[in-house]
Formats: sequence, structure tokens, C-alpha cells
Amino acid sequence: MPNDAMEVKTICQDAENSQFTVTINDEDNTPLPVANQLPRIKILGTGGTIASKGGSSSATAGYHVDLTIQDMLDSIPDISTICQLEYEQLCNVDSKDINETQLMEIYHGVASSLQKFDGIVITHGTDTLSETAFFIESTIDSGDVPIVFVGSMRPSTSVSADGPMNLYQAICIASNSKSRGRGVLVSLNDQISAGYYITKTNANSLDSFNVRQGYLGNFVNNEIHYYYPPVKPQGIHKFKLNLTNLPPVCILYGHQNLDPKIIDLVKDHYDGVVIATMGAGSLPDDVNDKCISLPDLPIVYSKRSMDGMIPRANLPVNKGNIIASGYLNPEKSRILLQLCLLSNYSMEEIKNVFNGVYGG
Ligand SMILES: NC(=O)C[C@H](N)C(=O)O
Repeated sequence: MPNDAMEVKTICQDAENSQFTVTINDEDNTPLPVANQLPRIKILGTGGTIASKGGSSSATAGYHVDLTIQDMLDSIPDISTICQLEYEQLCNVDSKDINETQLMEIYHGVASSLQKFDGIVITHGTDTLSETAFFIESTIDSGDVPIVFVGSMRPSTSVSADGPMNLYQAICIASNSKSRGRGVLVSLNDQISAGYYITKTNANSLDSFNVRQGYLGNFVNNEIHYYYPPVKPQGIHKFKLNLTNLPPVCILYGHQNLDPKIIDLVKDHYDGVVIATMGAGSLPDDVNDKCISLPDLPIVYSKRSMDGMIPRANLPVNKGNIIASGYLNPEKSRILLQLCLLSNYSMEEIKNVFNGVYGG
């Protein structure tokens, strides 16, 4: 739903390095906190295991989303000396059910909070948290305001549930001045990471997220330790959302004996395709030939391997519709391609965008 009160100001039109700010022309001119007040933090609730209840205290699977933000806040230490808190329940779902509608709600929730709060916390299921974090980092220039995603791996009813501590840490991180200027962050299992790079690598463990580009910091006994001064990931391309539907892009998974007919099955139903290739861009010759034969369909070669990247030299052709994902995994490549298509970028402009993460 377009928000007429929202103004998007473009700083740089260059497709290679587009920058803009989102501001809300709100009737409510609530003054920003003065220096001696506690930071104002907004929590946006979306659901996930952190908001879930299981059947018994030993159950860590088969749970259901049931808790509101207020329920979750009741289980953490007093934060009234750390920040002034407001919250909003955007939705309450398992993150497998986060779709375009919820993604837009989260976008609006963040965009409309930026001008009034010093930090934003988003509770989210861990399964697709990295996709939402990547989407928000790619569509909102938050300036100095930290946007901290948080989830948990155990339901709230479990022995040693990790949700309360993760949420407490996320609120502390969002409130801390050292978190400013770092963009979208993820707080889980005592680690602070860049939302742009994080990947869920373990389906069960508390140490579920991995980030080969390195953790940004650590949370121990109420202390936040950042390893580096504020920095944002290299190559982020900021898109202006014009709030229409995201163009459909599908992901195909490479394997031995991959049949080129799979490309024919999807080509008329999607505006773009991402392939999780084997190795660093490897696909059977007949699949490559099929992809090249569809010059109007952008096809991003990403990878099954969690780490590494797709060198452009491994693409079957160095022109046309085949694009290297660089360091981006298939699900992030999908979002980036959707945003490029939404912006009506040409094939060359899409390549420029992916070039930012060493693809293109
Ligand atoms: N740990 C979790 O949050 C997993 C859950 N299925 C979700 O993504 O909502």
C-alpha cells in the first residue's frame, strides 16, 4: 500500500552506486530524544521460534508461534535503565511464511520508525531471517540507526531457551552508541553479524548462523565488544521501492544429470532464474546452452557451496543474459535480481549491481 507521507530522496542516481534516504512526513512531530535521555528503541515483531511454544520443556521441535512481543519482554531482565521502548506486532508467523506482503510490512515498519527512534529491533524466525535482513539492507538507507534482527533456535517453553537472552542482547545492541553506522545487524548466540552476509548453516544448533566475512562483535556479561569500527558491507546497492509486486524469480538446484528441460518448465513463469550451480559456476554443457538460448531471461549463476564465489571467468559466456552471483548465495541472489527487475534495470545494469559483490 503506497504511503503518501513517505518521501524517498535520491542522493545518487548512478545505478552502480545508488543511494537515497527515506523520510516520513509525519503529522506527529514527536521531538527526537535530547542527548541526556535514554535511547528510544522500536521493536517490530514478526514471529519465529523466539515467539513459539512447544509441547513440553524438553521439546525443541514441533512447536508453534504463540507469543506476543509483550510476552517475550516479560521474560527478559529490566531494560528500563537501558532504553525507552515501543513495540509493534507486524505479524506473528513462522518465517517460512514470510512472503512479499510481510516483507513490505517490515519495510514500512522500519522506514516509518527511522526518524523517531535511535535503534530498531526486529524479532524474526531464523529460517529466512537472512533474506529479510538482506532485503532491508538493500532497500533502506538507515544512516546511523542500527537495525538489529534477532531470533532463537529453541522455543520459549524449552529448558535453556535462547530467545530471552538473544532478545535482551539485541535491545542492548540497538541501544548502544557503538552500534551506530553499522546498518543491518543480526544478534544471535552472543555474536553480532552483518545482516547482508549472514547465512543459516545449522538447522538445529544454537550456533545456527555463520558468516565467513567474520563476526562484527561479541556480547558478554552485558558488554558489547565490536572488533572493528563502524563499517557497512562492500557493494550494497540501495534500491528505491516503488511498492508494486516484486517480479517472480525462481531458484533451481544443480545436481548430477541436471536436465535442461527444467529451464523450459520455468522460463515462461518467471522473470528471472537463479541456479545453485555445482562448484563455482559449473553446469552441464546442455544446460548452459539452454540458458544462453534465452537472451531475454536473466539467469544468475550462484552456488550450492556455502562459501566461495562465482568468478566471471567460469561463466559459459561473458556477455548476454548469464550473470555471476559473486559471493551471494541463491536466496540472496534471488532477492537482488527481483529488486533489479523491479527497477527495470537492463541486463548490463543488473550485471553492474552484481558486480558490486564481485559477480556481474
Ligand atoms: N529457529 C527458527 O526461528 C525456525 C522457525 N521455523 C522460523 O524460522 O520461524
